[in-house]
Amino acid sequence: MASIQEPLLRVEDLKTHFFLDEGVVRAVDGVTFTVPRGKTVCVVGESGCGKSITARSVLGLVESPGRVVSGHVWWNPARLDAPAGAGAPAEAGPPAVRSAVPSAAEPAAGPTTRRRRGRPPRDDDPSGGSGPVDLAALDSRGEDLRRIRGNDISMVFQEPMASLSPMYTVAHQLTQAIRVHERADRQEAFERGVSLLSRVGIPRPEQRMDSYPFQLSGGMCQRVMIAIAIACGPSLLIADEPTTALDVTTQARIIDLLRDLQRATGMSMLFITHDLGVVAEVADEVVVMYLGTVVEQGGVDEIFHDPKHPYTRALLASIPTMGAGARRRPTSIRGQVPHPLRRPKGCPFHPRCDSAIPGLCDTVAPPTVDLGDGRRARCVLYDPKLVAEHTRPAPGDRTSDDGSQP
Ligand SMILES: Nc1ncnc2c1ncn2[C@@H]1O[C@H](COP(=O)(O)OP(=O)(O)OP(=O)(O)O)[C@@H](O)[C@H]1O
Repeated sequence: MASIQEPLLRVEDLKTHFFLDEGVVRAVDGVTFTVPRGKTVCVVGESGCGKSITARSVLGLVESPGRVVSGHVWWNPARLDAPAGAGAPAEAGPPAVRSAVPSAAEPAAGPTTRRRRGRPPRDDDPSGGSGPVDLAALDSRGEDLRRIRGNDISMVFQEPMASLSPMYTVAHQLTQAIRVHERADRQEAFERGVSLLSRVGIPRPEQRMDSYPFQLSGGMCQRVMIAIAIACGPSLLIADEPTTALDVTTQARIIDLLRDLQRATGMSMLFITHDLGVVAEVADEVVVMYLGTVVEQGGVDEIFHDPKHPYTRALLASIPTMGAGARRRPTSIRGQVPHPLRRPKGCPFHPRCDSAIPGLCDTVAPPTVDLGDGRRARCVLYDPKLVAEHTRPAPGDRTSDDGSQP
């Protein structure tokens, strides 16, 4: 990912596990990526690879029996990296911000234990509320995280009908959201609600304010949800499959709307999707996930034109290409995503990988290799030393002149 851009959110070695009677599901297992200011990062992968749980972990919305077990979710991490004299605190390390990772002397927090707090942004905060905060260290039900959720980060979910209450009118739900964030009397909040509905492209917004969700189409409901999400003027909008439940034409309109809003407001987006067509439309940067891990990340053009990881290649090969010159038939990825409790040893993708090296990929956890220009791939193929070590004939092995094994 482009390191020169100012980061707004940095997810660092995040692990979120579900503790079931049958075993532990490592839904998110050491995920690291950055969302730069004003940019859209798409998290993509097949169903069950951990996209939604990553998004929910950022906002402390993971429900029991799941919990963030370690890692960081830095909000405004730039200040952590800023050189002395550039506004960074003088001490080394993440100052005034405490980690979510338990020290050796401190037992890991259990599901019901209150986790330690990072520094919340406050009105009297000298950084103006923009200092680094480890969201993963905040109490998920506490006021500090709620405040960041309400003011700085918003989320739009997959099912707009399910996200809106069927019991209340659009006006009620929208004005409530507005009045949580700003001091406004009923009339002011109503007017602001109308203007937000108009902004998200809802025709006759004043009339729509009186509608109940069941009187609106899926696309309209999603627009209302987006209006609620942007009511606080968030710096980051997390959109979890916001178009999956909609028909293709409505999907395209919602995508256009989100892009327009982003252009107009400068907000960042963390966009969760399994749809590579959507990724191509909205992403600046792409994070490809498989079984709870990031297998590849980089700029959208590089990922689409020069995919490095065999999983990314397989994902791209599985989508139909359009256009006059398109001759290639899409090929589906061989096999299925393994059951989360039966995770393959070594690289989790190796049973489905055409490039897997027997004896290596099925035994060794792949390293994440920095490929330059912000690109990373988690695959042994980019670690020639590791490949050479495992493919070198053992002493005593005899090889004939033509290179074949006896
Ligand atoms: N409440 C839960 N209890 C147990 N396991 C869960 C729970 N929620 C999610 N998981 C597991 O966590 C893993 C990641 O799920 P997640 O919803 O993040 O996948 P996803 O990539 O978003 O898939 P989809 O596109 O289908 O939503 C899956 O194996 C899932 O079964």
